[in-house]
Amino acid sequence: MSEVDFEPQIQHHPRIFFPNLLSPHECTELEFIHKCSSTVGYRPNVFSTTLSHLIATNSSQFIIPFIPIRERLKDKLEEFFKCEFELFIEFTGLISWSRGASIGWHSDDNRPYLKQRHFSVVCYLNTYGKDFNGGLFHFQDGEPATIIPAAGDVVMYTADDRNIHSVDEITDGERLTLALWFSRDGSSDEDTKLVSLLSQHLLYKNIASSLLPLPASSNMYWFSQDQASNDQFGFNICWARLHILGYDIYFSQDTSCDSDVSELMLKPVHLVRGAELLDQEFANILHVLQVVQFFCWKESALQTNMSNIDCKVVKLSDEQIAKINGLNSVLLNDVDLASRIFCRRPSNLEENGSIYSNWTGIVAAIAAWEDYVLKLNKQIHFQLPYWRMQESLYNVQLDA
Ligand SMILES: O=C(O)CCC(=O)C(=O)O
Ligand SMILES: [Fe+2]
Repeated sequence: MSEVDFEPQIQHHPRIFFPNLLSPHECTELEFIHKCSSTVGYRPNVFSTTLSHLIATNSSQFIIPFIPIRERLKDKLEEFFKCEFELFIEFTGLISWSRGASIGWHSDDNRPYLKQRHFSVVCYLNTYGKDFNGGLFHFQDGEPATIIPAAGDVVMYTADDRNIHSVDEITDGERLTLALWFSRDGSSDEDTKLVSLLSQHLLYKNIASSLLPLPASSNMYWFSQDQASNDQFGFNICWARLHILGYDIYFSQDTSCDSDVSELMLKPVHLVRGAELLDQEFANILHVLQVVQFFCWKESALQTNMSNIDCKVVKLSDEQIAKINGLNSVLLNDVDLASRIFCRRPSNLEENGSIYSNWTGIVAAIAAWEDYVLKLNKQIHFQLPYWRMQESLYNVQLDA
């Protein structure tokens, strides 16, 4: 689909479609952030990552990649709808829909508490037919009638009933979007709240001490088919994401299956694959998840130049394996459900059979992840004083 001139119908159905507004790198970077940060979402089989959640879990640096994208989207939206300098971002979030998720006909301002939403922007971060099936977007009236999600494409529309839309049920895979709502009302500006949260979280931290993520309360990561009923059958999202990629978790400290899950999530862990344990301690499950997802994101780049990487791997005892299985039976007690929700698609490297040592890749990823978060962290510490002055998140340009 190309950028089409919808001028004749613009009053009836004010909307615009932009192909390739986000680069492939931007899409995969946001996918990485979501896969190591998401919590259970607001609808069945939906997961979300909000900017305030990133701050609350000591991962504020992951806000940096959103900044230029938000600015570009706001510029395009204001230009197209001729409301330059009039809009505020009310919400920014990464949202993934797994098998079974769908939404019927609705407008995005259809509740009294959503009336401040004036414009919707949906950025597709992955692709129909490749990453998931189902999940087509339809407008009830007008053109384009259907949008087939493809990574990088963006649709913008007014949030009112001139743009009633729906999304078909996802039948397989994970459909990922970056969703934003914009408001004309300055009191709904999420930046004011985000700057205040960032100030509280970052003010007393130095750059190096704030690299490690801190998990939120464990119920935010507990997925069950019937979310409302506090179902015991389901899984912890972090455990499940690692398990789907072929990894398990081992607690070096004394822990039992009866331990409180929120406490467990704060404990140091080792990464396990099959009967092998990597002799490197991670601060907690979120830390290890960030490294493993970073490895998945950068897989091919990390495979080069790894011959001199030293990694110590230990063979697990039967007792240790039993301990891992015991915890899995609590935290991942519905493995089939986890596989249906986070189905894994083989990476290019595995398809080509060229992945020669998984552990060396992971060890390379530990150092590369640290460089990456340190770089983002420096940027956020540099920009925050400017953001505080403007009460707005923006790309601070250094004068030459
Ligand atoms: O993901 C999409 O394509 C649209 C989602 C949607 O309609 C909503 O969240 O209100
Ligand atoms: Fe919607």
